Amino acid sequence: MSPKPADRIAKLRRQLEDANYRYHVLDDPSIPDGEYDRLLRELEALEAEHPELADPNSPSQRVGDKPSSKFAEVKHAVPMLSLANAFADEEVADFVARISRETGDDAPEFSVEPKLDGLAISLRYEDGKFVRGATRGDGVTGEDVTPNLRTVRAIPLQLRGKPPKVLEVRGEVYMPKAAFEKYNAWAAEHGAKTLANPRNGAAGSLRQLDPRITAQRPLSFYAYALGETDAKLPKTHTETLAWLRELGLPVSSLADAATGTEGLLAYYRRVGEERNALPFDIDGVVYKLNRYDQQRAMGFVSRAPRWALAHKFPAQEEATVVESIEVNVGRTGAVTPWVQMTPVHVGGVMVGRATLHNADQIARLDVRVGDSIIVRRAGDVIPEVVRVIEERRPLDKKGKPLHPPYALPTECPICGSDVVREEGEVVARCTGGLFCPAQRKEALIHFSSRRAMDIGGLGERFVDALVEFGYVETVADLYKLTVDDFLEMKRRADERDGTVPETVKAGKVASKWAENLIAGIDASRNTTLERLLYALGIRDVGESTAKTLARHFGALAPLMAADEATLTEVPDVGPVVAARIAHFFAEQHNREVIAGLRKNGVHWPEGAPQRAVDGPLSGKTVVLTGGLESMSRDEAGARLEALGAKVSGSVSKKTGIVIAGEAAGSKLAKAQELGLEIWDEAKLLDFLAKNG
Ligand SMILES: NC(=O)c1ccc[n+]([C@@H]2O[C@H](COP(=O)([O-])OP(=O)(O)OC[C@H]3O[C@@H](n4cnc5c(N)ncnc54)[C@H](O)[C@@H]3O)[C@@H](O)[C@H]2O)c1
Ligand SMILES: [Zn+2]
Repeated sequence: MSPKPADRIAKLRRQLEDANYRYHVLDDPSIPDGEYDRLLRELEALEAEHPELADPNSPSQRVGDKPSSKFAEVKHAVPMLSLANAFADEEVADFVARISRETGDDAPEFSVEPKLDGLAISLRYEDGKFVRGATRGDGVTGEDVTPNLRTVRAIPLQLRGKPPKVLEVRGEVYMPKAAFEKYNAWAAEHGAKTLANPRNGAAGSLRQLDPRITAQRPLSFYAYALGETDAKLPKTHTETLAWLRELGLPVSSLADAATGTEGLLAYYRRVGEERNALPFDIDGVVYKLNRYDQQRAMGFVSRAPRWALAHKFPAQEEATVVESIEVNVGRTGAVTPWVQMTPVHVGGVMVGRATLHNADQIARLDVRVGDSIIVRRAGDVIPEVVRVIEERRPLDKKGKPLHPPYALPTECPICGSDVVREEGEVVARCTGGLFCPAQRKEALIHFSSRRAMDIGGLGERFVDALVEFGYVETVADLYKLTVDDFLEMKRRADERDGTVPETVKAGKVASKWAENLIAGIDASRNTTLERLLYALGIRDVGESTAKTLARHFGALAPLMAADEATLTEVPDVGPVVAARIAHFFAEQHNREVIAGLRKNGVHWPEGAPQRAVDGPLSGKTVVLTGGLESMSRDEAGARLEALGAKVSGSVSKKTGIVIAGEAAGSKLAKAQELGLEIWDEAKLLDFLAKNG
């Protein structure tokens, strides 16, 4: 039975008040915004159904929370309100329809802006000078945080142009994503408390008693509204934003104008697509009726203007419960922990799994079975566990956690081999190599992928079945398969998965796909050494290293015989990679696989080692120094070598070209001294593009 409305309302009000306090006063929310928004909507709906239970002190009627007594109070001459919000397109259409009806304008124009996820503040300028800044507080009374705001570089201390006598500017202080990530990486390393999200980072940093702490956290600011002023105002909000820009205040370049529901929704979609690429967090867009006379006609309700609407994006963080903690074993044996959780709608889709990355991350988060967690999914990024909601950890009768801390398994769950974590490595690995079926499947998928052996049609499901039913143990076995093997394998896979097609039930055998697959496997026999090397899946041997190795050795036998020292002579191969390559070829079963491939007809042209390439840079020595933005130095080196250059580590009179990236130091200085030819990254890219 559902509770009585009065009880439910009371409970929701308590929960929301508590959440408000933690969010607005302590800057330490316990629940994700999505959950807060749902609770608030439920309360609003119940209150609308039961007007007799209305209360002016209800969280539905109020903005933010009382200012903290840590700071002096500031009374806002013009209150700082909240915004009505919408999630669905229909709510936007209703909003526009209401405005059209009440203003008589059937195509009302709006200022459309990003909804920055930070903290609202009010800046007061007198005769162009910044004199005071305050937080929103409860909308009527805010906190004086003037010294802290002075440390925010985006906030001008002196306005430009012709400022009025009094000007209050409202806007959002926010923490750029990069600054947030940098801070959290630092905090994790130094055992300090990490910030829950950039919004709380901004609020927590700004509301510090010691402005020196604020100064260390790179905050920024965008202006989006006016408070008290004696200036003669333009007729529209868009014009006001342009004027604020002229006065030297930062206004988001995403701000625009749009007309009618269609225009608003188009803006919502456009900004939504850009959301993840923006350097700051936004949680939606804001529509504001553009003409001030129309705004006045629409007026206000208790906590928000009726002429504005916040159209929210799907929440990127949600709360859910850990059902179990599992591990995945990847192609190289990497053991990656992840949680199976009660599925939850986040970032616009339902997700049931989230990654825990590695053992360090588990230790840091202390995630346990049964825990309530916050998961985050931004864009196409794999959902991840952000933190545990500790208050909700299940306890036993004695008040102790019901479940112990989680530890990674010491044995591979797939093959039973030892799981080890190499000295200095973050990742733990199964040592089962090609014996581990998990690695076998991944090895097969990688081997047959387009840039490796390019066997079309051999998707994950077939690889799975081939391994599961024992048709192949290593990649060499692929070349022994027949059409009949494939047909039988598919029949078994269909039976196992309950996906037997009607045609097959009717006794028909479709064999064309199997013939095509065999033809694909057949064609892949004729390959190149670099493809083969890449396809073998040696750790850290990507396409570019495979290519360099192939060129440097010309043939497989000398490469297999090379020791670590010889391998380090190869451009682009450092000691770690050299050790991995040597180790791979020293392993007996890997040699057997290669022999098996050869025996089954896989072949490639071999030739003399190509150590100096003929190309536009032949005979030139090139030195790379400093950091490049678009590629690693190794990669740049490999590409230059492919054009004939000899890449060297030191600058001398004989050096042909010095390529100087970001923060290039003594080598650049020496090159300048010697009067050598010096390229920057742009020039390099241009050259590679013309000759690549
Ligand atoms: N997780 C929690 O426990 C918890 C608790 C309380 C509130 N919240 C979250 O806080 C929000 C509610 O707080 P709210 O009352 O500040 O409402 P709001 O954040 O939804 O909307 C109002 C605010 O939007 C901001 N804003 C950003 N860009 C703007 C623009 N271009 N023009 C105007 N305003 C702009 C301003 O700071 C303004 O105060 C919700 O998102 C809610 O989920 C979460
Ligand atoms: Zn294993």
